[in-house]
Amino acid sequence: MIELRNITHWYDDPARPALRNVSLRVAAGELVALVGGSGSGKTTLLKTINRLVEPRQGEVRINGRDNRSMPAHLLRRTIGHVVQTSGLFPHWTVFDNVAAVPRLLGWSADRVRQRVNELMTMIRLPAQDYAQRFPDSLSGGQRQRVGFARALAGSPSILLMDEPFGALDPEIRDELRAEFLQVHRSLGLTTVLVTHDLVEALELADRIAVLDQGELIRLATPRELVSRPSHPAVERMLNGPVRHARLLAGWADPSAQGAIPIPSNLPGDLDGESTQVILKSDAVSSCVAFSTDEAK
Ligand SMILES: Nc1ncnc2c1ncn2[C@@H]1O[C@H](COP(=O)(O)OP(=O)(O)OP(=O)(O)O)[C@@H](O)[C@H]1O
Repeated sequence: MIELRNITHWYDDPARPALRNVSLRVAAGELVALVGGSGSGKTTLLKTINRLVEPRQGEVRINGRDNRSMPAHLLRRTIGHVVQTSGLFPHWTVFDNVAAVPRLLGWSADRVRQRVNELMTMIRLPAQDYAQRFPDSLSGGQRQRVGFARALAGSPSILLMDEPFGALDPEIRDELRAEFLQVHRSLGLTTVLVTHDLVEALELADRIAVLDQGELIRLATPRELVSRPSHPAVERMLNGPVRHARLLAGWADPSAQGAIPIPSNLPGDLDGESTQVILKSDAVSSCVAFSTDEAK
């Protein structure tokens, strides 16, 4: 469980805080998506969890313990982090990239090999074919899979993800999202996902936290958010892709490129309306990587 308590943070100017008294609790096994406009504080909030940002005020508790109760570099070995920019070490093989945290954790060579093999099977890049390859010989989607494997290598219970699906073409993106959701559930991970893409948040999250100018303005299940925006900024946000989906509901061709079904496991239906969302992602160019901070 992650508890963010009254988090306030500013970088340079106390008069312009990036986060204003944000409190949020993410239950064990839950997936919470952070959404909001550019500069609303999503990445800053995510980084307070693994102490890449130390908030000026407030505290972060992980499984009941203040996240400052252990050195930051040790804390980060217990929290998977998949970041926006490519951070796979280019001169390291896939094996070495995935093995990074287990080695930092001091695992034996046999145990590291076993763990890497297991993860590479999970991401469908069998070790015998891919372990000795270098990142630049992989496709974007394959690199992204390696990024996930790397983030999960130390068996963290918490996963932080910052725009992990943004750079991929729609088909690969949908496939990876579905795979990720399966992994999140089967491993019982507690996940915080930053995304620009509201449809992605609606599709994946148990709850969605909406940030606006550093404030948490709405925390709701996808269904609640869509049916009761309760804030003008949330309404504006929903006037984008979701309204689009409503307009297109009923005649959208489900086989059309970019069309994805809203999963039946959403907590409720969208006011009994749409079963199809036309994906309108404006996500930025990105690929998945492990936090390079770990290797320092
Ligand atoms: N390292 C930094 N130094 C100074 N200001 C920063 C730094 N990082 C972020 N900020 C500022 O803090 C605010 C919140 O930024 P943050 O990156 O958390 O927002 P975001 O919602 O993740 O944005 P985006 O969606 O564009 O990535 C912005 O005003 C940003 O300019």
